[in-house]
Amino acid sequence: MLLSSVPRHMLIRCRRARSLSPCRVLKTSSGDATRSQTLHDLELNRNPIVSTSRVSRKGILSEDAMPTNVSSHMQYRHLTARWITNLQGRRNSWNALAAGGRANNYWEEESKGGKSYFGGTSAGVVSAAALAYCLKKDSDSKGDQLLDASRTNNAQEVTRLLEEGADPNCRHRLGWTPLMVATMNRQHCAVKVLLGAGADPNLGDNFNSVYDTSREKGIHSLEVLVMREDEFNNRLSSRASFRGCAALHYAVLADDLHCVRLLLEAGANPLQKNDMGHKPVAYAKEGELYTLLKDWEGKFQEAQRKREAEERRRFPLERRLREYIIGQEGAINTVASAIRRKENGWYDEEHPLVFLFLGSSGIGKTELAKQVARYMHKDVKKGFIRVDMSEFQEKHEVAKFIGSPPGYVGHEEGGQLTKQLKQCPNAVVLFDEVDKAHPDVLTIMLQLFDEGRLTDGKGKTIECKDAVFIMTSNVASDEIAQHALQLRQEAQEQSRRRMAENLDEVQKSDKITISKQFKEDVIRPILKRQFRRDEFLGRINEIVYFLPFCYSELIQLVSKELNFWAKKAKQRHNITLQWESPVLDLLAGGYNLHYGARSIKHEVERRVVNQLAAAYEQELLPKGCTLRISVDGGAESEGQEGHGGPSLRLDIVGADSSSRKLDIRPPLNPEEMAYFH
Ligand SMILES: Nc1ncnc2c1ncn2[C@@H]1O[C@H](COP(=O)(O)OP(=O)(O)OP(=O)(O)O)[C@@H](O)[C@H]1O
Repeated sequence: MLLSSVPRHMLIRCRRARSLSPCRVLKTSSGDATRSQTLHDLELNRNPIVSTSRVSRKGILSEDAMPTNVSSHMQYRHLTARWITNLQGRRNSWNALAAGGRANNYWEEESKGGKSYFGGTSAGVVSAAALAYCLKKDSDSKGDQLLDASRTNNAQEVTRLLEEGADPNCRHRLGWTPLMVATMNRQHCAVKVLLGAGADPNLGDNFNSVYDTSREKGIHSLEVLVMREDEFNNRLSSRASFRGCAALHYAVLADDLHCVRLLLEAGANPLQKNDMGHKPVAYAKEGELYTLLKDWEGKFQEAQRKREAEERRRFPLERRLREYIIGQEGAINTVASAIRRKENGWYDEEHPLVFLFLGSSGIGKTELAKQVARYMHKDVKKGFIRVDMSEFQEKHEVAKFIGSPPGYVGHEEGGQLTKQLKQCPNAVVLFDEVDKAHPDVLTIMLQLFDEGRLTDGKGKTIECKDAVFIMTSNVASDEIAQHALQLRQEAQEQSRRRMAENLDEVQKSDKITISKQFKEDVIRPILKRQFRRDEFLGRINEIVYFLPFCYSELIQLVSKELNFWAKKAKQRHNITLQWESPVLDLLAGGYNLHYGARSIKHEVERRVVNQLAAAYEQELLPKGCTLRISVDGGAESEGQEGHGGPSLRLDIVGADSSSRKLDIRPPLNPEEMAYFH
């Protein structure tokens, strides 16, 4: 009955011809397999991208997008029941809304006066509104209105909404932005207004394929499909993934030269790849649009190169690395100089860059490699490959490295290194504990360093001349440490004096350089013995020495660690943590040459964090309190830390600066955890 009061055009809209409208789904589920197959074929063919796109044929719309063992008939059949339940749910909420309206006398005729508040027409309007509400539950926010106006090229409405504070970069709940909608629908006026209001042309779509988005969001796939077709565009395939597509990808898919120009002029990046790894040009047909994109790619690359060079001048790599790495000045300078040579074209492009990082455990070898990768690949995960060479100690494990040849177990899996290098041939590759690798693995690495390419078990060659290879080893670490300690003895004395005077000067102190003679007379023979071949050592561009931390660096490491926990205390428990400088001294005393910075981390956890956790458990820490850590030399503190020497105590500091010592009850036996001592 209520349906009869819904205006006809609303119903038509709801039921308009769509591949998977409710009626159609119900029909296909009736068992007519031929018809559902036809629907499937239609689905593939009706999309213009199928016939025009250069890439989509191969990738986006490959048959893989749909599980081959499930026919569309079966799929729709499976969806039908859920669709009906969904529809029923919508009807119910619509009825409830209508009933609510009735209860409030919004459209009931007034029996007494014989007058109608709204009459039949009004009831129809409200019912229609209810239906629209049920179908587009979230459409009343400014963002949704903006998305809608962008799709329909209502520039006036777009302007009004933006002026009223709508975010030009807002997203539909399935992931796209107003600019993407406008470009895909060739709505030039809306595109101009949005770009003028600061819409970012380089944002990527969060929408995956219909089925994947449905899974991710927990929404019925038909609902996702309907939303994508209604609220984005109905010309795109439901099977293809669009994640990472920027407005420029959509403008190219829409074959809209004018819009492509608008976007490029507004700063759209023609080199930006979507999650399938395709740049916009990959979707362009040969012709003017293709040439335009190619031209802009060149221009953009040049501008990007200039920007990066400028950035490097302003904020050199050494400075960036020092933000994360304490000390290790020599290592930072050596690595940064080599990277600079590479970035500026002053290197042998036939060979990749190869480093050997030497030094004891926990002093920043891995950390430096990670930071180099982060610098070169801007946080991209694929840009850092880590291979633990202790997994390749046996001859037969070579196969794990590059993949087994045909006919051998694991041939299909591919090799650990080759698989990852294929994904990012210019990655920073860390070969951890290279001295543990079998000589046959070293032979493969030599080929890799020498030729800048690697052939995997399947016979496929990966060119990786642009990669950076970093090997780490603890070989000769004792000799390096002893030598450094010797050189440092005097400098340390000086540093201690400076520390007492001025903490700020810590960073500049204690610079020592490993002598050339030591490298030639001591280190080289050890390396030769270990790797047994001169040509392997000859292919290493730089041997980088990591030295044990000096006193001032230890103080910085302790500060860094305490700051880390202070931040956590604030974030998790709203507790402010303060400490006095003797605390740094005491904790730095926990340094163990064999464990490096890890021993400092452990010392802070053992002596500070354990106490904090116990105090918290015993409910001694009021919310929002300030805690001060200080050194307590008194014998009464022995019970807490059990050293007999100076220990750390925790005081609660009041608003009037008064303090009260926390009485943390045992059991707290740090000795049990003191495996570093
Ligand atoms: N120089 C340093 N500056 C700041 N943090 C450091 C430094 N050295 C080590 N660390 C920290 O100590 C931990 C271990 O460091 P890293 O993994 O770099 O050690 P490593 O030298 O590679 O040792 P290993 O040979 O045992 O792998 C990391 O959490 C790292 O952040």
